[in-house]
Amino acid sequence: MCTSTAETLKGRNKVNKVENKVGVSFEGLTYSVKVKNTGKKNVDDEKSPSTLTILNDLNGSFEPEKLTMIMGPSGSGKSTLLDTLAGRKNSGILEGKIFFNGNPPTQDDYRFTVGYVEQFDTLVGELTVEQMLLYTAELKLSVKTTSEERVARVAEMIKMLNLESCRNTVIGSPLSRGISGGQAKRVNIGLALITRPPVLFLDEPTSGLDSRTANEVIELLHRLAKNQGTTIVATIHSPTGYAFSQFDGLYMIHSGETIYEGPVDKAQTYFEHHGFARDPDASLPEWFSDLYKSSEMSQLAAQSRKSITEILKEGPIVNQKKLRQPPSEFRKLFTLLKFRMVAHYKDVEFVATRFAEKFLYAVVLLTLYFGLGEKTDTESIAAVTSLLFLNVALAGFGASAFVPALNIERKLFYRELDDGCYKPITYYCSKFIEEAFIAIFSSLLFSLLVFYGVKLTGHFGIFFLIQYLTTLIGVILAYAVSAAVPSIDVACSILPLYVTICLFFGGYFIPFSKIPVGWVWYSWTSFMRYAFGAFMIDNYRDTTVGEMPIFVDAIDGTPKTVLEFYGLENGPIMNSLGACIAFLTGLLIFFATMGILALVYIRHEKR
Ligand SMILES: Nc1ncnc2c1ncn2[C@@H]1O[C@H](COP(=O)(O)OP(=O)(O)OP(=O)(O)O)[C@@H](O)[C@H]1O
Repeated sequence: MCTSTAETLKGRNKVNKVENKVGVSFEGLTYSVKVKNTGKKNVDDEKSPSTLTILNDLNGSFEPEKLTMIMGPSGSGKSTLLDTLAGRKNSGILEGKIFFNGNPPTQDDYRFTVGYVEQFDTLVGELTVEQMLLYTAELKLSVKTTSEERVARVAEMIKMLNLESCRNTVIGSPLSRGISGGQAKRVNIGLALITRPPVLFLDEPTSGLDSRTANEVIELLHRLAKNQGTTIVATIHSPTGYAFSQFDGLYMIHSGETIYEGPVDKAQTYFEHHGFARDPDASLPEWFSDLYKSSEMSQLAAQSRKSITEILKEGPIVNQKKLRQPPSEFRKLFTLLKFRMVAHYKDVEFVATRFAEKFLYAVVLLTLYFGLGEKTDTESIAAVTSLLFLNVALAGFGASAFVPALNIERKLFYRELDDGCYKPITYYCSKFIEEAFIAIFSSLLFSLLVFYGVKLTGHFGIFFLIQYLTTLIGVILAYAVSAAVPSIDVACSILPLYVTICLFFGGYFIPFSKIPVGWVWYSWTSFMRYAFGAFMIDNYRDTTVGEMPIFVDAIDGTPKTVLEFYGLENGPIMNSLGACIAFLTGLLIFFATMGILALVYIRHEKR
C-alpha cells in the first residue's frame, strides 16, 4: 500500500520466503446486479436500465502484516467489496481481476486461505465457548493434528481472545442469554482464526460493541497482523480515535468508487488538503473519486500494488489445502454428531418435545381403544382400522415439527459451508441421524403402548418397523420442503397441504377402486397408502371371510374381509407386506435425495 512497506517486505522476503503470507490485490473490480426498478443514481442507464453498479472499477491492494480498514458511508459497497475479495458472492456480475500473491485465486485458495468474520454472529447456541472452538477446530484443522494439538490451539485462542472468563459459558440464543455480544464477536473471530489463515476479512467487527470492547477487538487484530503476518482487512463504522490509530491502511469508498487508498496517518492531511474533514459520513461531491484518481495518492498506491504483487509472486501462494489436509467427510460427520447431536440430546426441551408428542398420543389411543384390537365385531374392526390410518396421518402432520430444524440454522449452515467446514450431504446426514436415533426410542415407546394396549393382532416387530419408517418419512419430508423453500412460513403451509392431499390417497377415505383414473398415479406416490397398507395387512392378514365377515356387499350380498374391502387383497402389489415396506423405504430414499439436492443447489441467501 506504500512503497516503504514494499521495500520492507522485499528485504524480509529475501531472507525468509513469504511462505505463509498472502497479499491481496485487485484491478478494475466492478460488481453489478440486475434490479427491477431503482431510483438510485448509480444505475447505469446507458448500459442497461436495470443494472445497478455497486462497485465501479476499483483498484487496490492489502498487504501481509498490515491492518487495513475499509470505510465509507452506509450503502457505499464496503461489505460487497469484502464479499467479492473473499469469493463469497453468489449473485450479480463480477468483472475485473483479483490476485492472491499475484495469482488469480482458485476456489480452494478462497476456502483455505481466507478467514471471514461475518457481521452477524453465527454460532451454535447450545455449545460453550470452548466447545464451539473445539468443534470448529475438529472440522477445519488438518487430519494430521492430534487431539492434544487441537486442544492446545483452542486454549491459545481463548487466551489470545481474552475469553478465559467465559470459557465454559454456553453461547446462548436471543431467547436464552449466554455470553455477551463482545464475547460472541471474539468467538467468531476465533473461529476464523483457528486455522491461522494468511488472510482475514472482517465485516464490521466492532458493530454493536461498546467503545472499550471495540478497542480491544481492534487491538487484537493489530497484534495478529504484526505477530503472525496476517493480511487483515476490516470494514468499520465510526472507529474511536484509539481504534483508528491501530490501523495501518485506509481504503475509502463512496458510491462504489475509491476516494482514498493509503496510510491512515496521511488520510487527514489528504482530505483537509482538498477541503474536507476525515469524517466518512460527510457527503462528498461526485467528482471526488475523479480527484482521487488523478491524485498523487492514487499514483503511489498503484506503484505499491505493482511492486507488492511482483515481490509476493516470488513466494507463490502455499497450497493451503495440502497444508491443511482437511478431515474426511465421514470424520466431519462424526464431529457434527459428537458436538451438536450430543448438545441437542442434553437439551430437555429437544428431547421432551419428541417424546411428549408420541407419549400423549399413545396414551389417548390406549385409553380410547383399549383392548379393541382382539375384538371381531364390525364396529371394533372399523374403529381399529381408523386408528391405524390416523396413526399414519399423525406422522404426516407431525412432520411440521421438524421444519424449523433446518430453517433456523440456515445462516449458520451457510457460514459453515462457506468456511469449508463440511459438505451439504454431511450436514444433512448429521441432522437425519440425530432425529433417526431418537425416533428409535420414541417409536418404541409409542409402539409398546399402542400395540399391547389396543391388543393388535399383528406382529409387534412389524408394527414397530412401520411406525418407525413412517416417522422417518415425516422427518425427511419436512427436511425436503424446508430445504427447498425460503422460509418457515412457506414450508408450514406447503407441508400440511401435501399431507392433506396424501390423506385422500391413503386408501381409507376413498377405496382405490373408486379413485378416478386420472388420479390413480398420485395414489402410488402417497406414503400413507403404503404405511396404512402395511399396518392393515400385518393386522388382518390371518383372518378369513368365515372368521371375520364384516362387510357385506349391498348388491350381491357377498361377504368381504377387511383387507378385501380396503382394496388390500388380490392386488398385484398391495397384498404384500414386503412390497409396502419396500415402497416406504423407496419413498424415504426419494425424499432424502430431494432434500439433499435442495441443500446443494438452492441457496436462499443472496449475496
Ligand atoms: N445482491 C444485491 N442486489 C441488490 N442490491 C444490492 C445487492 N448487494 C448489495 N446491494 C446494494 O448495494 C449497496 C451496497 O451494499 P453494501 O452492503 O456493500 O454496503 P455497505 O457499505 O457495506 O453498507 P453498510 O455500511 O450499511 O453495511 C446497498 O445499497 C445494497 O442495497
